[in-house]
Amino acid sequence: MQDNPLIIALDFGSLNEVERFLEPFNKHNLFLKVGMELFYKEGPRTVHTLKEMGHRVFLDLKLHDIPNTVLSAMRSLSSLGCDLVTVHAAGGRAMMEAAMEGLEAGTPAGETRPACVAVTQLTSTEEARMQAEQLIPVSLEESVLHYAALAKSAGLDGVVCSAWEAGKIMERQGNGFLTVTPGIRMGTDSHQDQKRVATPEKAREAGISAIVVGRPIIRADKPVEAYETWMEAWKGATR
Ligand SMILES: O=C(O)c1cc(=O)[nH]c(=O)n1[C@@H]1O[C@H](COP(=O)(O)O)[C@@H](O)[C@H]1O
Repeated sequence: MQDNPLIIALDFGSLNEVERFLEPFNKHNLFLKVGMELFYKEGPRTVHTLKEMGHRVFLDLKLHDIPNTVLSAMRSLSSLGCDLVTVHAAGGRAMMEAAMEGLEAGTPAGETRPACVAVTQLTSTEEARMQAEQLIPVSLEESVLHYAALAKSAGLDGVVCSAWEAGKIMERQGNGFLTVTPGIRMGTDSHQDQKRVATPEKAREAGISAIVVGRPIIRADKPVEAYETWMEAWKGATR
């Protein structure tokens, strides 16, 4: 993730829709996120198709189960050839260690293990709700920082967080620890269900590893133009 990618969230219901969306992008090498909706419908062939087109793939299934189940699931996922996968940090240290063990075990010889990042607090969560519904008495920032430390201690490569917490995470866990941030919106975009939102410029200033953008690009009238505008805003003059 040295190149600070903008990852497009392919939140579509079928591979046909994805192929239609990608058609006009023929000049671009993209980093694409496959989430639950698409993977549950179309399965592993989604990853194979996108990899054959030359794109990088973030397979975002947010695993959260007992360690043994997560270990086996990650062994299966790492054999698909994706570049990045997710777990929920709330699954705990033993579960995250099991995820890493499964990923190592399932990566074919001579290939690179997918990077693994832990979701801290979803970007659709705000502090009052976290405290009331998850009975976490500390601030949201403290909860995110705690989960980031736990993920690092379990050997993960980074976390999913909002742009608001990313700076402090890197301060504590080092710049090599990945910060992947959804909830990115331009000034005039609707926030929809996102709560901890930042602009691409703020994300860049925070030194974030990668941003994830879905609806503002995939629902745009002209997706390629939208992507190029987003890339300009994200990369700025310095990257
Ligand atoms: O793991 C994720 O990617 C994720 C974590 C999180 O805290 N918030 C979040 O929005 N996401 C994903 O990032 C994407 C954001 O999409 P938009 O809100 O449409 O830009 C969706 O595919 C979400 O599943």
